[in-house]
This record gives sequence, C-alpha cells and structure tokens, in this order.
Amino acid sequence: MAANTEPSETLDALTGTGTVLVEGVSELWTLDAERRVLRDAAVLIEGDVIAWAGPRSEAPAADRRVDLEGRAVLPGWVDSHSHMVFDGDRSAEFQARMAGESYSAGGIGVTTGATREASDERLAALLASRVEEARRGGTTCMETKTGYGLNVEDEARSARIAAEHMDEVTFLGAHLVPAEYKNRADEYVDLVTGEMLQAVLASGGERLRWADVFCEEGAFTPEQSRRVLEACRAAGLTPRLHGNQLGETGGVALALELGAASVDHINYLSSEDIEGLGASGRAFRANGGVDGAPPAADPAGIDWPTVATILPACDLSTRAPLAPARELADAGATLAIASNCNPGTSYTSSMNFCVGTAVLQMRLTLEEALEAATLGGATALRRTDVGRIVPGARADLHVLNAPAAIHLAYRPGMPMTAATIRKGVRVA
Ligand SMILES: N=CN[C@@H](CCC(=O)O)C(=O)O
Ligand SMILES: [Zn+2]
Repeated sequence: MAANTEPSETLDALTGTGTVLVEGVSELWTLDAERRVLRDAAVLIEGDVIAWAGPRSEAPAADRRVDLEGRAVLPGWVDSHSHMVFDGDRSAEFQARMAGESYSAGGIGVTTGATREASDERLAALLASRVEEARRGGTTCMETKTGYGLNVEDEARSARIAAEHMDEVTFLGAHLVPAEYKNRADEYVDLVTGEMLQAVLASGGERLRWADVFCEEGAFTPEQSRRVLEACRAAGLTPRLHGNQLGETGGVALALELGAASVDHINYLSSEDIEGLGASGRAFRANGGVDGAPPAADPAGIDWPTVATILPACDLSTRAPLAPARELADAGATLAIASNCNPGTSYTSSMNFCVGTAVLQMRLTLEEALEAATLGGATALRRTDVGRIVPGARADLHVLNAPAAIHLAYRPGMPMTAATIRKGVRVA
C-alpha cells in the first residue's frame, strides 16, 4: 500500500518533481510481455521513466499521488509515419477527390512549391503547431519525413527543422521527381543518392536514422527505389518504403529483400506479399520480439522484422481499398498503425481516429489495434524504450477520457484524450 497518506491531487497537477504515483487507473494497458491489462491499477513515474506498474493495492510509496478517478491509461501513441514539414493548402484537391477524381502522386509537387517558398521560421512554426495537435491526441513519439523540398537546399532544411521537433527523422528525397527533372528521373536519383544525401546527413543530426522512397507508378520504380535505399543504407540510414499504395508495384518484395524497417500503405497485396510479411513477423516473435528486450536494449542487437504499417486515415481520405489488416494479422505480420499526416492523402495526426477506424472498418480487435499503434510503431522505429508501460521505459502515458479503451471505437470522433504525459511531463 502507498505509504504516502496525503490526499491525491487531480489530473491538472500531473506534472511534478520526484516520484509521482498515478493511481485510480480503471484499465492499464501495459503492452508488457504478457500484454496485461490491469484493473484498478497504478503507475509510478520517476523523472522521465516508468519505475513501476501494477495493481493499486501493491503500489509503492511516492512523493506525490495523482488520482485519475477511473480513467483508462495506455502508452502514448507511437506514430511511425508522417510528413509534417510543409506549407500550402491542398483542400481543393481533396474536394475534387471527393467529387470523383482519383489520387495521383503529382499533388506532391504542389506542396513542394509552397514549401520551398516558406521561410525557415514559418516552416518551423507550422511544424511545432502540428506536433502540438498530435500531442493533444495522445501521441508521444513521432517520426516525420523530408520530401517536400526535393532539391539539395530544401531537403537539408527540412531535415534540420524536423530534427528540432521530432523524435525520428526520415530522408525522403525520393518522394517525387520534381518538375525541373521531368523525364530525367535517373539523373534525379543521382542527385538524391549523391549531393542531396550528403547535405541531409550533415543537417539532420542523430535523429535522422531512416531513408524512405515512394515506390509507385508516377514516382519511383523498384529499381530506382533500390538504388536510393542501398546508397542511403551505405551512408548509415535504415531503409523503409512507401509501397503497394496504388497497385501491386513491387514495394513489399523490395522491402523484404532489403530488410527494411517497414513497408507502409500496403493496400494492394498479393498472397506472396502477405505471406512474406507474415513470415517476417513470425520470425521476429520466435526470437523473442520486443518482449525479449529490456527498454535499454541496444536496438542494433535485435533481429527486427519488416513491419507492415497500415494508414487507416489515408485509406479513407483517398477512398482506397482498405489495407488487408485482418489478413496480415492472421498471417503473423507485425503491424503498425500510423497517421501518415500530410496535406495530400491524410491531413490528420489523430491516432485515436486511426485506431478507432482499424477496429471499426479493418476488423482488427481492440487489442491488435492498440498494440499496432504503440508497440508496433515502436518496432517500426526499432525502439525498445517507447510503446509499453514497463519499468525502465520512457514515461509516456495517454490518459483517456473514458473508463475503457474500447471507447476509442465505441465513441468515434469524440475527444477521448484527457491528458498526454511525455518523458514524465504533462504536454497536453
Ligand atoms: N504516398 C506518398 N506520399 C504521401 C502523400 C504525399 C502527398 O500527396 O503530399 C503519402 O504517404 O500518402
Ligand atoms: Zn507517407
């Protein structure tokens, strides 16, 4: 029993110094090795890490206590795919799509024009406000990509600004062949793998760990994508891919061949693609998965899978066939759910919406969807420190405005986030 008998403080006083016991948790989704969901639970935060999690009746003493009065608590969302460094408005394109137009990669060029025009200060302020929005929806760890600069200077600038605000940064110089390289895609690939890569490496710092390619009709062929990802890998970046969004275009096979960290979108899959992603996930679990790794594990020592990342909001916003999440889960794939927040195909960072949609429309169970949006995202980013509430993990908590996590799907569109704690500090 907690030795501290001072009255509990309310949610508004969550941020403090020393140890803080968060109690009165109706459902605690630990995402620990047993995937325990504890009732009437408590979590002890010490600085920026989780020190303990368990039944309230066994809670250790703490400097302060905060009573959540029967709210559910999850790990903060880990959003492993977004494109948040941009300026410009594409709502007219979206409206045209709702009137029957189909999505094409060309819209990326519109955002690129506006992004190149924006000052550094404006781009940084826009990004900061988007991060704040995401935190208000329970997101505590977030990746973002370059990809709306598409020249040396603007890609390097995007990487620098992203690194100032995001947990993880991905180089996506191969997002679209820009207009000035029309019909010269291979020359553009030379630029991406040469001068642009070097400039981005120099400005992205240690948060720049990934390289991505839009491997699709109208963007880059599998062969061009392979060239980009191999060059980036030789420079120390780990590959990930946008694949099989608009057709069966070879992205999944390439991701598996390269041992990419993830392949994202995956709307059009062959049975071989599903089996390949399933085999990757099954092998990961057979080796202990993330569960075998303590939060401080060296990620380089883990045999990571190619994660199958589904983007429910993007599928809805482009009226695409939903990614076959159920079939992937049944095949044993390691799934992640991400927002893909971007101005063209998915202008939302609401992971609450994405998780609700995965349950309502994509036939994942609540447990599967929650795992995909927390531990799955962490696995896609090859991190052991986020996505679960276990001792030693980063103190990232998502407090729901509800007694049970099923409310995310049961009450779609409602403001379900009561508080977001990141690194032990209340950020929303
Ligand atoms: N598909 C490629 N890239 C983004 C869309 C970018 C855009 O249309 O601006 C995506 O992930 O959906
Ligand atoms: Zn994307």
